[in-house]
This record gives sequence, C-alpha cells and structure tokens, in this order.
Amino acid sequence: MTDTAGAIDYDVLVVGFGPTGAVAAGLLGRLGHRTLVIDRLTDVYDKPRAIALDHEIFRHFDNMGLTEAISPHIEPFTASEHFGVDGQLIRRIDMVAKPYPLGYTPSMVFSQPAVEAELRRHATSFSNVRAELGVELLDLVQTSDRVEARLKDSDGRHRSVTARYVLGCDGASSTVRQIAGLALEDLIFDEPWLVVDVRVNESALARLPQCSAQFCNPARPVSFLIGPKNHRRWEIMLLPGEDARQMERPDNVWKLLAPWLTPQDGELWRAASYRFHALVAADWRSGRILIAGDAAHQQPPFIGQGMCQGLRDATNLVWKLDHVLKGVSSGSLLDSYTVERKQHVIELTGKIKAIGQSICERDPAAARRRDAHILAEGGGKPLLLTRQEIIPPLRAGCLSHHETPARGTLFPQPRIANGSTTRLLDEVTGPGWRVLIDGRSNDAASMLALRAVCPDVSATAVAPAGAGLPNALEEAEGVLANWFDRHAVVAAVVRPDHYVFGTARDATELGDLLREVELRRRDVPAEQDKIPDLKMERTP
Ligand SMILES: O=C(O)CCc1cccc(O)c1
Repeated sequence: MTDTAGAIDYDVLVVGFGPTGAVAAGLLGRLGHRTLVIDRLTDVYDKPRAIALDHEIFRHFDNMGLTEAISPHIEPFTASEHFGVDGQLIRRIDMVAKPYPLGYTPSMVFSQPAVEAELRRHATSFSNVRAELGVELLDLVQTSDRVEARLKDSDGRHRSVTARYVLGCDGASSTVRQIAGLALEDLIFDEPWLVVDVRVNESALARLPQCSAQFCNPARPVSFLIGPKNHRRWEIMLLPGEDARQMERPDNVWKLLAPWLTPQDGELWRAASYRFHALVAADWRSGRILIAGDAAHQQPPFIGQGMCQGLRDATNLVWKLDHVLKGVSSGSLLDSYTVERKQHVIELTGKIKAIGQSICERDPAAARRRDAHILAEGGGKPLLLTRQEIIPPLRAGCLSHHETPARGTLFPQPRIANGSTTRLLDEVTGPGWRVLIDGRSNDAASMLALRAVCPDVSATAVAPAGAGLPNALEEAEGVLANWFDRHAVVAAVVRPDHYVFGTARDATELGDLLREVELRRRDVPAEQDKIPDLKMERTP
C-alpha cells in the first residue's frame, strides 16, 4: 500500500467483511491488488443468517483452496417436500442426479459463522490485503482517478484513505449505496416472518422430519430446514396483528415450535423477525463506486439463494475490476456488471417470489386451488423439481454477440482421470479465461492451435476416458462429452467466473469467438448494456 500525499492509497476499498466482502477481498488479494477491507464490527457475527449454498459457490471456494478448511462445516442439503392444505405432498425439490455437473453436491447447507471465519482468514492471508475492523465509513468523495474514503476508527479518530475503486458489500442498509445515491427498486414482495434456529438435542433429532419441508398451511405457513449437524431452522410466517418483537421472545418461540419440539429438546440459537422483501438497486455502479450482495439486492429466502447471489456478484465483478486495474479493459466493462447481475437477480427473484407467494397463500380456497394446480403440473402426482433448474443464465453483458448454445450458462466441471484417481478440471486449467475443446472433434488440433489468437486464454481438449486421443485430457464420467453433444458444439469459451462467453461448432466459429473475446473484454458496446425486459412471474 503506498502513501501518497499523506493518505494511504489502495486499488480497492471493500466496505463490509461478510461473505461477499470477504470473497471479493480474497479474490482481489490472489490477483495481486492492494486491497483494504473494513467493517464496522470487530468480529464475525456469531449467528447463522445464510444456511444454504450451491455448487457454483462451492466451486469458487474450491478454486480459492478452501475445501479442506470449510468442509467440516458443510453438508448436503436434503430434499425439500412441500405440503398442501390437507398435509398432502404437492411438490418435491431435490438435487440433480449424479454425475454432478460441477463436480460437487449441487445444494449444501453450512454453518455461516465458521465458514465466514475461514473466508476472512483466507482474505487476510494475502500480504496485499489489509483488514481493519471496528472502522466506520463516513463519506466517499470521487475524483477523476480515485475515491477518497473518510473513515472513523473505534476510538473516534477520523482519517482518510484513497482507492481506485470502492466496493460496498455493507449489507441491506448499505452506507456505500446511500452515499453513492444508488436507489433501490421495489420488486414487490413484503411479508413478515420469524426465523428460528435451534441446536437440537441428539435425542430429539429422530422425531423431526428427515427432509426439509414447506408446510403451505394457510393458517400459518412454515418452512423447516435441516442444517448441518444438529442445526434445524424454522421460518414461521407472522400473522396480521402479531407484534414482531413480541414473537421473538423465547416463550412465544417455543409455543410456535410446540408441534415439533419442547424447550427440553434443544437450545434456541437465534430468533429474529424479518420482513421478507424483494428489492434491487436500479444501478450497481456510480463511477468508481460499486455495490454487491445485500447492498445491491434483497430477496425472500425460499430457495436459499441469498448468500449465493451476493457471491455471484463478487465473482462476476472481481475479474472485471482486475482487467480494468491491469489496463486490459476500459471502464465500460464495469457497466456489464450491473447489466449481467441485475438481470439475473430480477429473473431469479421472480422465480423465488412465485414460490414464496404460493407458500405464503393465506386464503384456504386459493390455497386449495394452488395445490390442485401444482399437482396438475406434476401430472396428478407431486411435482418434482431440481433446485438447479430454477437458476437462470446470464442473458446480456460481456457475452458473445451471437446467441450460441449454452451462452451465459455455467460451464460444467468434469472429473479428469489422474492415474488411479481423478481431479477436477479447474485444478488443471485454473479459473482464468479458457477454451475447452471436444477432443473427439476432427477439428480439435486446429482449434488448439487457435490459442495464438488470445495468448492469455488457455486451450485444453477433453475426451471421454479410453478414447486414447493425443493432446486430450481424459474425463472420467462423460460429463463434458454429454454437454458438448447436448448443445451440438465442439468448443466453449469460458470466463473467469465459469460462465460461458460463447460456443462454437467448428474451428472457424471458434476463431471468430476468440477475436470477439479480445474486442468485448476491451470495451463492452453500449447496445450490450441493455437489460432485457423481464416479466415478473405470477403466483401459480
Ligand atoms: O431449496 C430448498 O428446498 C429450500 C431452501 C431454503 C433455504 C433457506 C431458507 C429457505 O426458506 C429455503
């Protein structure tokens, strides 16, 4: 960190050291950027707010080298069963079947305080990342090439630092968002709920449901979630006339939990009332100031995507900031951050709202119609869904201009044969810009030779095990061969956040795609900056 004219100067100031800020700081640290991360509080919050994460996020944690440290605090998510007015099963949400597309269990539950502590440890393991805790942001002033941040230390002392960019990961009431004047748009969902976390005694665990559940009972909708170890969560809708603060009191909480537990069955870890709402910032950038996580969007929790969405923001933004800071790209690449992530948030929030509205139905007649509708969708049986099919692709931004198959989706991660064991593809290629080539294609050799078009884009061919093809890695489970076949393509250009920039059917198309990467990374044209007009989904 350099000292210019009395002020300490950084590449990036990250405000907020929760999961989004910690991941952003860790990624910036690995890329060599001088990063300051501050937080108002001095410690990790010791209660679980987020409980769910998915394979996309775990892949980033794995890329960061965190698998061993965080695995003790993570378990597979059970299926989730949704019950209708008469207690009948109407919908079941489960994981996709093996082989898993990204190489990991697709949905997981985790213990937030323990994982957050590891994320912080990782970020501060880089000598170019500095964390200052108990520090409050007072103001931000933008100049042509810097932002000056006025800070207040825990002893009341005021001081300033400067940074080339500021990233606000400072939560729903974000000071950064307010200072930058970034307004929130209302996506229209507002329901009062009580979230209760219990550490259940061993002797009581077997009496509880063995699947997560949504009790879509119009008298009082309740979600039940199976967390790691003995952590169980109930999300309980508050009814008109119930006072949120009163309902958080332990005596009232135990009354609400009476169908499942008595106070002798466990320890109340947290009882917090929230308004579940849906909001998105109109713009996520003002000059050199950007926002991410709850500062940029809030959504109801019904499919457990809150933290995942924040970490998608961080992983989307950091490679773009890296390109801009290193002079590979113009600042316009940063506009694609709002375009890509806002569209994704709006579309996913629409789906979460639709699920939430069906869970929250309070009118018994409407709830019966809902049950009949969902069962009809399942062909007279409980509707089966996977959590992953609910997550939309990116549709605009720094993507190929051509709507090639699988553009904007997450690129899979096959297991690569490695002697008598396997390793995951990212371990071989790293998470930078890369071309993956179908080793079975007649064009494989000429496509590999195209790496000269973009010297910083790696090129790797992959073929099914036993194919015996020269210059191709062998995958163990056919995940990538199936993916190429399904999309009828022979190559994919993949971004550092694992989203597919575009795909090609032959070497000529791949050459064009790589030339497009060079252009788009440098400058994302304004017409790509339009957010597609998305309709919010309605209650079924
Ligand atoms: O995916 C599911 O089955 C439910 C996920 C979930 C996670 C956290 C809160 C919540 O209400 C639902």
